Amino acid sequence: MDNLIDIKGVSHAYQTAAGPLPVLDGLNMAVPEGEFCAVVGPSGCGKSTLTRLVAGLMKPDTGEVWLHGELVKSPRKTVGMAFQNPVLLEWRTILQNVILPLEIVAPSMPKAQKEARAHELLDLVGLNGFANKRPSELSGGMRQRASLCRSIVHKPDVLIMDEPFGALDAFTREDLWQTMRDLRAQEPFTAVLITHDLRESVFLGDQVIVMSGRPAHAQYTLKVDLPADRTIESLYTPEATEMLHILREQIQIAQGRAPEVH
Ligand SMILES: Nc1ncnc2c1ncn2[C@@H]1O[C@H](COP(=O)(O)OP(=O)(O)OP(=O)(O)O)[C@@H](O)[C@H]1O
Repeated sequence: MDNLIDIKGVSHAYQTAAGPLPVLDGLNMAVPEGEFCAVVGPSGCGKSTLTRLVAGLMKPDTGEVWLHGELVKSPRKTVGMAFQNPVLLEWRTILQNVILPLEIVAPSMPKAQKEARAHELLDLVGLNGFANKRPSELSGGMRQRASLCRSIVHKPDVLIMDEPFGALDAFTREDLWQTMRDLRAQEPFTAVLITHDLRESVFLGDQVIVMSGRPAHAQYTLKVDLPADRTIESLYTPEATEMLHILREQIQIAQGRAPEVH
């Protein structure tokens, strides 16, 4: 399988008033086409910086970021992004919000076709019937579902998500994990998910990369050997429990703490 994302020896430091702040140091990471890569790591280790590099929103000091065989040098239209705060536009309906990326990426597409595409996705995430509502009329979980539709409506090469479920309560979050699993089955895409939730990383990831403390490199890669149609119950199997133990141990190492013995 070809790698859709290839990050090769990336190092980066931010210039701050107190001097350079090295954030990434020799980061290597590869995500094959169609794979879901979850990234976990200590707070402030550079996970969001990594998403900006993949989206072409900034360039690394050294090293290379490749996307679909092309060196990333500027912002990419073929990247979909979803964040913790969905930022839907209140003066637009949910349908009009979902269509937004198509207006930018495919301005000549007929309006009816854009709307049909948005309806298709809203159906998939269980939001049919809410297409003509305003964002404020929806719950937080529903807004995040709409935001997911918006981030993949233009069939991006890669979907980058930075803590998209972080603000949701635990049960809504589990619902969204399942929505994401079902979306992937219908609409295969390559994804990078930044998360602080180890269960989320195991439920959604094909691989989980643990970043070290700052300046960060890829400290550990876990292949998630669970079936693609995994359920929340899959997280309670001995295999998943073992994976969660390993990840927890790796996070403790990344935080510079001695791992607890299990
Ligand atoms: N534009 C910037 N200028 C200066 N420093 C920055 C900038 N962006 C981020 N930083 C710093 O770089 C470090 C890494 O930030 P980043 O947001 O990538 O980490 P993170 O792993 O996503 O953090 P968290 O887990 O807390 O969300 C932090 O110390 C942050 O304060």
